[in-house]
Amino acid sequence: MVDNIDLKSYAKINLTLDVLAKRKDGYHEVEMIMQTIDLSDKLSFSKIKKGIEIITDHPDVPTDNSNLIYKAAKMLFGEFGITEGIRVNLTKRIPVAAGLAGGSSNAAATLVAINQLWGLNLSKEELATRAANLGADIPFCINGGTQLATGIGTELKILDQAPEIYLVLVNPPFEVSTAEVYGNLDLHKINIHPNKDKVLEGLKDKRSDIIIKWSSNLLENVTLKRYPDVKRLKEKVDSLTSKALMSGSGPTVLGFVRGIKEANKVKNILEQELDNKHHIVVSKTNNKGIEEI
Ligand SMILES: C[C@@](CO)(OP(=O)(O)O)[C@H](O)COP(=O)(O)OP(=O)(O)OC[C@H]1O[C@@H](n2ccc(N)nc2=O)[C@H](O)[C@@H]1O
Ligand SMILES: Nc1ncnc2c1ncn2[C@@H]1O[C@H](COP(=O)(O)OP(=O)(O)O)[C@@H](O)[C@H]1O
Repeated sequence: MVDNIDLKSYAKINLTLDVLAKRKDGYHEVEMIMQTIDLSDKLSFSKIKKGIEIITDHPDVPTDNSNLIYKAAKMLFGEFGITEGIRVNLTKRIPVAAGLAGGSSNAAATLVAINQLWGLNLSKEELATRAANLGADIPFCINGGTQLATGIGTELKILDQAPEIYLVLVNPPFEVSTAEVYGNLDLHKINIHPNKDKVLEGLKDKRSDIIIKWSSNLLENVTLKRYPDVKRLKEKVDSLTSKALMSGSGPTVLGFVRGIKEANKVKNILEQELDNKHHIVVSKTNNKGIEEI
């Protein structure tokens, strides 16, 4: 059995994000079409004698037991009585607390790595069941691609693969808490919900124009109101691209574009018009889950 493994974990966007109801436990029933994109973190895992050590190049990522990597490792070590340890070297490229599921995808990679390094022989479904105990977005990250997420986001159905769609991601220089956004959502005040069936049709017919036209995120109702900077950013990105959309609970805004040329052009304009604390990345949809490098 090998002692080291290097994995890539991909960011996600929400092509649609609908919230149907608030549950008694404070969580919300959602309906989301989730999509991985070509923006990834690199994680190098190695067995060590004991402990869970996290090393990262990103100053905002905690390296203690609040890191989702730590939580994922601790959970599997406990369940399977593993007494050795693990060192994880995280190269962070996915913006943090951005609505792009960076931490969730790192946790998914950790489950995959430990399964492989210690020969636990868990199937992807068995890993996803365990992932749901750590965070709502983590099960999706295991298989990635295009999936419909229901329940609190952990019940998944693999959908027709999205066509290649280019986008420009703009992450402003502040974080938005997912719990705060859900906590400030008043469903009684919302009467327009995303039409996921139209996006499903677009996926079936590989029509990126239809997918883009009907893409929609209900949480914009909360985040754009509470953070006027995100509203202004969305308007700016919208004026330069086919359409702008917020990812997850925000604050990242993405603009759909027709191809790599237009993407780079829009990126250049935004780099000139926004201050350099904004993180601007050209990306595209992909069909990748956790992947060995
Ligand atoms: C909004 C979404 C859309 O993909 O993503 P992000 O913006 O975080 O990337 C997800 O629903 C977020 O998933 P994730 O960030 O994994 O959520 P968790 O860690 O499980 O929960 C953080 C907090 O968000 C709230 N929460 C989360 C999921 C859900 N279905 N209902 C909720 O009310 C709860 O208050 C919870 O305490
Ligand atoms: N491995 C990790 N990478 C990034 N953030 C992490 C990680 N583990 C825990 N966190 C914490 O989780 C929070 C949410 O991060 P992240 O998953 O990047 O965003 P989001 O939930 O918006 O998609 C951050 O505030 C960060 O401090």
